Amino acid sequence: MPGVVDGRSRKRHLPGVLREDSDDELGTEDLPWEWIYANEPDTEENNGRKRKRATWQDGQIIGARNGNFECYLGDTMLLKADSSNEAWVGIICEFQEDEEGEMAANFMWFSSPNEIRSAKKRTDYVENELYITTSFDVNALSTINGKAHVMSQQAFMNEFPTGKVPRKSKEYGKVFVCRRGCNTRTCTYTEEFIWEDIYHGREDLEALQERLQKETKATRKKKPAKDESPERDYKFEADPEADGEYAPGVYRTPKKARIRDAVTPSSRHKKTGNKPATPSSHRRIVVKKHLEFTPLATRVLSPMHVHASPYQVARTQLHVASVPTSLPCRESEFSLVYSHLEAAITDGSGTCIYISGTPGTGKTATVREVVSHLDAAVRADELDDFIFVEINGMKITDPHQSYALLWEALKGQRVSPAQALDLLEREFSHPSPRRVPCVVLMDELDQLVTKNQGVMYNFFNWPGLRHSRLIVLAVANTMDLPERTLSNKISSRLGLTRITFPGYNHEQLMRIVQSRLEGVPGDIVDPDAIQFAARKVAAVSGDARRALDICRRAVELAEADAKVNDLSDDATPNTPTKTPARKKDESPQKKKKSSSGRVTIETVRRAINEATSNPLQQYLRSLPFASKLLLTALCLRIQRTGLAESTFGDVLEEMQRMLKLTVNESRPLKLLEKRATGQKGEGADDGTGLMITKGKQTGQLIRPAGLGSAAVDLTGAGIINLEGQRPERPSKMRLAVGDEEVRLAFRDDPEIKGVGVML
Ligand SMILES: Nc1ncnc2c1ncn2[C@@H]1O[C@H](COP(=O)(O)OP(=O)(O)OP(=O)(O)O)[C@@H](O)[C@H]1O
Repeated sequence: MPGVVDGRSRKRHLPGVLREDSDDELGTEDLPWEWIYANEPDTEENNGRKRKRATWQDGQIIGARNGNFECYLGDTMLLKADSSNEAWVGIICEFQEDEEGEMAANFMWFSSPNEIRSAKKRTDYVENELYITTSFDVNALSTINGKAHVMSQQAFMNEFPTGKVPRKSKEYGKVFVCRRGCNTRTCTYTEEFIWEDIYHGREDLEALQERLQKETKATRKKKPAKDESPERDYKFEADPEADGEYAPGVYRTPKKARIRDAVTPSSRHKKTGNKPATPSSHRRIVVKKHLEFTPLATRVLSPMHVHASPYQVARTQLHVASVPTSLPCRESEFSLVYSHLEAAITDGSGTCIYISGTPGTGKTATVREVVSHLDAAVRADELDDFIFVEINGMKITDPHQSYALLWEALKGQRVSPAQALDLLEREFSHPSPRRVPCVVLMDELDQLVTKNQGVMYNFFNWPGLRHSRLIVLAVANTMDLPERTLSNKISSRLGLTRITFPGYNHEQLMRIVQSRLEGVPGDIVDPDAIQFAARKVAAVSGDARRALDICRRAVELAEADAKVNDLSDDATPNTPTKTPARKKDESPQKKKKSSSGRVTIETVRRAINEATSNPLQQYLRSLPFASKLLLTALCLRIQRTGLAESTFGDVLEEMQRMLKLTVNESRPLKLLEKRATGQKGEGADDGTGLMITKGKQTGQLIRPAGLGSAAVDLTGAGIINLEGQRPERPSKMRLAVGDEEVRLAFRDDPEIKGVGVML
């Protein structure tokens, strides 16, 4: 049976106990199981039982037999785990057929202390100790490996005075101590009990369940306070020195992220009694433990921050790598993602949420914020525990590594991608006791899309499997990536929940930048300057990252001005004076001095110019027309498909579409023709390497030529990656620079503007 390790002769390892397999009980032959019914003719084996258990009704399945091995309702069994080295212990509560029609039983599980992930787990456990839990699961009888013997500590010590079961004993690996019950989701325990007093067999099952329910907490979920909102009154501060340290495929927040009290909480921010959720300082892959947070009490201001100038503080807070205090303009998206995740974690169900939006619209930031809040809820005992793992398509070289990363997050084991896939398939399609929900953030999903779309399909499909408890948050730039890559039929079957993040308008970008500047002393940034930057960015993209970058650069420029000022005039104060506060009698020269050192519209203009005149921008602008056309077509292709990788042939087709559209829409085709032909007549080359011929009958442009050499040149310059030495139609092709760089460079290019609909 899939999902069950069938190696009966293999040695297994119980948590804390190395044990031989139970071949002695089940034998080495693979005999079929058969039911034992209550009205079965008396046999030597069941006779006594039948008489003792008068409550059994005729025809009821009371046990199962495998050769000479028999087990009955209420018996405590050893089971084989499918993927790990552990064996499980559970009490048979009911016999039944499972979903696949296999003979199975519903087990009430024991849990070993090792399996309890919560920070609140007890530390006073003894060797071989198990807790009886409130978790049930149906498992096939073929997973039964023998019988377990559970007893009180006293009984155990009487039988094994050394406190250990001798290795040579037949009981080795089969004897356990139980003195408490535990709800493993809420990590709450019952009072200590004597096992022999509370459990003798099947007739005590109900009372045992009642005791567990009464004495442990079933769920942690509490309704969040009404005024709870994603905006809170605390700030995070990334240590710039710690920047840039990333593990492949896995996002890592800056190493020494710290928190400090908000300096000026905005009037909208109401203080709630709740402890703020904070992003992890080492949130890499969290393997069976809590996201790691620095406790509030130990969060300190860095000495750098205390002595920092207003410019330094502003630069740090505007940095895209710093975790913002709040996410203005994303309140509804936050609530949507939060409520979906919270519900899935509480119900123990799987779900897949597909989040799309253009770059810099706060998708990743919002998801991380939600996860931080959920983790805080876990720690405040309001939510059941969960595992979180982040897989970033940009940071793994092969999409199949996602499988290995997920498996590592679930089990803490490193295996190859192929092994991981196999293990995950088994894990999610079979019941298992005590599975903690796992939240997976799949960022930059388009990068993970392989040729056969297997990786994306699996991650979308697994949440729907009954036993997976997998919650996938897939983040991509295009809305219809699933439909494009998986077909409409499959993607509608998957039942994804979709959330779209719209681009920010200039007012929203202003609020975002302003919120990042909250608490910066010295009033060094003109509100007009922020508005100017926000308008410029919103006109092109609605990308918060770009707005923040421009404003940060403007602060750097103002800081440099202030330094020059300081050198030329020692009397100039370190913190620049606010422009309107100038004295009336100041000379024009003085006026100039006091405004330099302050971020004004002019400073922002300089920052924007710089951003558009870096060497890459200059290079892109100076490219021959053929190269520009090819890059434009590649960008359009990426934009349309949402996939980073295309083939040379795909890009040529995209160009055809683009040029036809230009003709149909009477775009400045004249200019294009003129540029292509140099007005020397049809089909002439103007020296750019591009030749455009007209279709004889239609008069439409159908065959741009000279693009092969453009592709080779662009590859040589590191602007694109192209498979193979020479471009063939199937050669794979992708951008090696950001598409926004290309967009920015060609935005005002009169020729490209005519053909590139995106620009
Ligand atoms: N509403 C917001 N408030 C404050 N900062 C924001 C907001 N939205 C985005 N940002 C900041 O903008 C930057 C980009 O955001 P983020 O990475 O979340 O965007 P994204 O939509 O995931 O982009 P991409 O698709 O390129 O990955 C980050 O520094 C983030 O903190």
